Amino acid sequence: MNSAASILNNPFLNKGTAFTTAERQALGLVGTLPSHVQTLDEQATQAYAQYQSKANNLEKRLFLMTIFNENRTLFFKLMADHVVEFMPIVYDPTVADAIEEYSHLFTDPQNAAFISVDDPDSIEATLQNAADGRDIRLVVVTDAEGILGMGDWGVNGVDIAVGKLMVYTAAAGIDPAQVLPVSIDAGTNNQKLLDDPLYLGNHHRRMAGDDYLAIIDKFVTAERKLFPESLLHWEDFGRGNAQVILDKYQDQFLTFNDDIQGTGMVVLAGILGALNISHEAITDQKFVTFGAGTAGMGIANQILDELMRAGLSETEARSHFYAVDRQGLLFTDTPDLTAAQRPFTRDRSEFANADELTSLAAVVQTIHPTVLIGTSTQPGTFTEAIVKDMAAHTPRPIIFPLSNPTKLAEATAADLIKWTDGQALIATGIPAGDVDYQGTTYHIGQGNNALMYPGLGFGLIAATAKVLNGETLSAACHALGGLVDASEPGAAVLPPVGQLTTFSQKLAEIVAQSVLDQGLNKEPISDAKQAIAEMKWTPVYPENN
Ligand SMILES: NC(=O)c1ccc[n+]([C@@H]2O[C@H](COP(=O)([O-])OP(=O)(O)OC[C@H]3O[C@@H](n4cnc5c(N)ncnc54)[C@H](O)[C@@H]3O)[C@@H](O)[C@H]2O)c1
Ligand SMILES: O=C(O)C[C@H](O)C(=O)O
Ligand SMILES: [Mn+2]
Repeated sequence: MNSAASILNNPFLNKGTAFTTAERQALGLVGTLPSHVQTLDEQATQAYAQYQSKANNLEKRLFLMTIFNENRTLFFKLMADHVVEFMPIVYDPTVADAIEEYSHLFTDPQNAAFISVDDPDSIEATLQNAADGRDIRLVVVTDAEGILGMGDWGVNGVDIAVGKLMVYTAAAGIDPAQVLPVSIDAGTNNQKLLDDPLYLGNHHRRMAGDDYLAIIDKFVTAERKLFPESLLHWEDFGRGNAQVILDKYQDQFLTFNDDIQGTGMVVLAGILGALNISHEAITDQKFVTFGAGTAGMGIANQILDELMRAGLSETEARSHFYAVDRQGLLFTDTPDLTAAQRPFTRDRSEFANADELTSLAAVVQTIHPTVLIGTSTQPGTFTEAIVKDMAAHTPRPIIFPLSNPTKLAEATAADLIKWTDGQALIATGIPAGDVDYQGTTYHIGQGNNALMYPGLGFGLIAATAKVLNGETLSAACHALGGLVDASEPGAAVLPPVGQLTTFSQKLAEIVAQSVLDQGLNKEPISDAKQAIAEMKWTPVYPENN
């Protein structure tokens, strides 16, 4: 039998003051808690009052994390009751502050697995120890080379894996005991961390190249061996590794890159939502992706897939894209192109002024895009002049400044509404409040992969999918359609975070059905909805431990 301490210190078992008198007797907890027994609702009310007394968002987050560390059920009960309020606290943008301060604020490893490249022989033991016998179905792994748009944060980046998993549970209902956050500490090139004696990661520069990929392979082998039923989710890897890793493994087992595929999905869903409002066709759009990195090219590929499904040839579909990075518009002869950028380059001969297309302003002026996506990490780059120029050539410009966190956004929703006289169809990476402009209230969709990956992942896991393919991704992108009343003035292009659980459920069902329709399920499953319902976890205490 467990000792009292091992129960009270186990966040997957602990109920704190909600252990009933009978449970206290049965579990050897008599006298280890104050005598009054509380309900989960009472605990949640008390905790929420404390939460509200905290001075700022980081303090609020730290308070919620103590509850997370002690009692997962109570944490997710609170999250279920206050999802709109808590999302920006446990996830983007406050998670960014927590990552920057991680080593200084550290109090608890949060049941994550900490893999060190300096100890490759311990990878399997690391995963096994962190899982501690739990039936892991979902792993979020980061090496933190590209945390949001903030660059390299070494072991501190583990918080993004923890945060993504919180959203999975809150949105879709994966059992928090079935998830595992993983940090691969490959070192860091962040000099500030290397110079900081309190930094908790390896104090050396990042391992790269074949040695690094061999460690990744070792991790993958151990992960598949220990958790063969799991979905392996990659988060915030560097531009040079993210696509390489996805390409290597995506046909072998159930795996997903959130920055490439999750972002591609939410942007396509947002564009479909915008076109629903403007009544335009996707095949008539011209797309400028500003910041042609992991997310930017993931987005381009997901839209390309959609254009081809709409009947365009690949060549014709590619002609709708203009990829812009530091160098300006990317041409076939631009130096230092990435493998993902190359197929989206343009020929210089297409433009009389090709040599001048070195800035976003020049590209917008020449091309007259109808869709402008920002994944550049460069704040304020969607300037008033650029946005007005775009709006002068298209009635309903679709503009998604997606760089996170808040301080890196290419523009604010309020400015975009003002500069386009209310015509822009907008989604932002971080949550944005309503914008009141000339008598209309504009709701702003959150163009964040958090709208998509929980439902997608849960559907894949519940359906026991062998792999994730383009067919399922496409089905998921269309799943959010019809949730927003497009005829309402100021309608958002994506459904609100307040409906996260509802649309994650719908998304999961559509994804699971797509898996079954393609015969990609490992286990015999006949009813997608039932499989989802059976797997779904809700934050209530089980009657007995
Ligand atoms: N909202 C979302 O769901 C979501 C999802 C993924 C990424 N993002 C955000 O997108 C941004 C990029 O993330 P990523 O993973 O693609 O990073 P990345 O490093 O792979 O890509 C960033 C790209 O921007 C380019 N860039 C840098 N400075 C530039 C400049 N001055 N002009 C043009 N391009 C420039 C870089 O060269 C690089 O190609 C981050 O801020 C991240 O938070 C948002
Ligand atoms: O983490 C987020 O908020 C979204 C995205 O995955 C990012 O890297 O910015
Ligand atoms: Mn990310």
